[in-house]
Amino acid sequence: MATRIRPSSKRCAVIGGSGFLGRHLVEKLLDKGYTVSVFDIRQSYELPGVTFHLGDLCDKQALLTALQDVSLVFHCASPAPASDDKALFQRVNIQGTQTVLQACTEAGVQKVVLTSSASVVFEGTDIKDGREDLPYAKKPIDYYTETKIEQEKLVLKACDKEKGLLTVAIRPHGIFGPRDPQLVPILVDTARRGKMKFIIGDGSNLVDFTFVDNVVHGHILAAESLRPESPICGKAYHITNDEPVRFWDFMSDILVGLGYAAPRYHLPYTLVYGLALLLWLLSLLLRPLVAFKPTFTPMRVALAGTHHFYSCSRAKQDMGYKPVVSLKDGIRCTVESYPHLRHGA
Ligand SMILES: NC(=O)C1=CN([C@@H]2O[C@H](COP(=O)(O)OP(=O)(O)OC[C@H]3O[C@@H](n4cnc5c(N)ncnc54)[C@H](OP(=O)(O)O)[C@@H]3O)[C@@H](O)[C@H]2O)C=CC1
Ligand SMILES: CC(C)CCC[C@@H](C)[C@H]1CC[C@H]2C3=C(CC[C@]12C)[C@@]1(C)CCC(=O)C[C@@H]1CC3
Repeated sequence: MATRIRPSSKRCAVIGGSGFLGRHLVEKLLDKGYTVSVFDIRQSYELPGVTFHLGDLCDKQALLTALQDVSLVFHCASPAPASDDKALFQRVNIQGTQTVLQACTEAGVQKVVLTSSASVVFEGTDIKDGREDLPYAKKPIDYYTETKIEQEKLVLKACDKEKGLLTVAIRPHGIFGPRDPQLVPILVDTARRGKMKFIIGDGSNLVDFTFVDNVVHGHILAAESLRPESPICGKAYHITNDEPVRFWDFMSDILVGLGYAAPRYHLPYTLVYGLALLLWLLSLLLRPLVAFKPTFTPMRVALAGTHHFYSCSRAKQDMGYKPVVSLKDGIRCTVESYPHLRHGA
């Protein structure tokens, strides 16, 4: 009788491994002795020991080639939230994730760790110390969030001990760190255009920003804890720095660290949110004639003017999670990594 040889548990694939989080994850996995395949729509770097498979995750055949002999899959690919393209989000985050799950089943993958987002419960109003049992947002703030919700549901539902596929979802929040293409570059661009003078609201709202190494640590802990008897099977976990910070203090620390002035003047939240909504509608109406992307989108204003911080006590309890880098050290390391974005550079 032919026996199927189980692939080594240290052989994994990172879907989205060319991206910001994906590359940090790949680097840590290599440090820890894993053999890594990257599946991504693009190749952004080369590293000894990493095999790249280029393709769209909606293409099952392309995925199957990359998943040969792989026992563990990290799925951290998504279109960027700023793209605001409903059809693209639906195709990649929903249909694409279904394809990833089918390919994993066919290829005999045993574990899938999804990068979800804490935003799946965020509706634009305050969340303080939110736990994983909060209901999914009924009115998600954008298409990105809407499809991240469906994606997480699909992955958690696919957890099936009988069939030998175990799944877990990691929900990070506000990831930052070296090579991040969003937070710091957008912030600096806004400052360079003279638009970072204002604080939206009274500036007291607390938010989670999570250093990328902590997010990576949470993913690897989840993968290594994922066994049939483990309580984490089919569940979602918040992974944060566990140090909520005032949104505007965090922005100011980054700006000042890079040589820019911190925002000082206050504007009422409802006024800015209303204006952002108006601009967004205008950009939609004018899209056939002129393409403009407002900096202060309703989503960004909501994130900048409300409390949104999450408890990671479930991750502490079930998988022994503890942040490995403090917020202060994470900010220092991030600021040092962007010499080209310094004021006057
Ligand atoms: N950044 C943050 O603050 C947070 C991020 N997350 C989640 O973390 C994950 C990683 O985010 P991040 O690293 O910031 O994002 P990136 O955009 O840096 O990385 C995502 C990668 O996936 C690729 N990709 C997109 N579409 C496809 C596709 N159809 N097939 C194959 N690859 C594809 C992207 O390519 P390309 O660049 O060409 O599109 C990119 O290389 C995402 O799932 C995101 O939702 C969750 C919470 C917070
Ligand atoms: C112009 C300023 C008011 C704001 C500049 C910083 C913002 C670009 C970022 C502040 C919070 C960030 C954030 C995300 C993207 C970048 C910010 C809006 C996410 C939407 C990324 C994807 C997620 O899953 C949730 C994140 C929440 C925080």
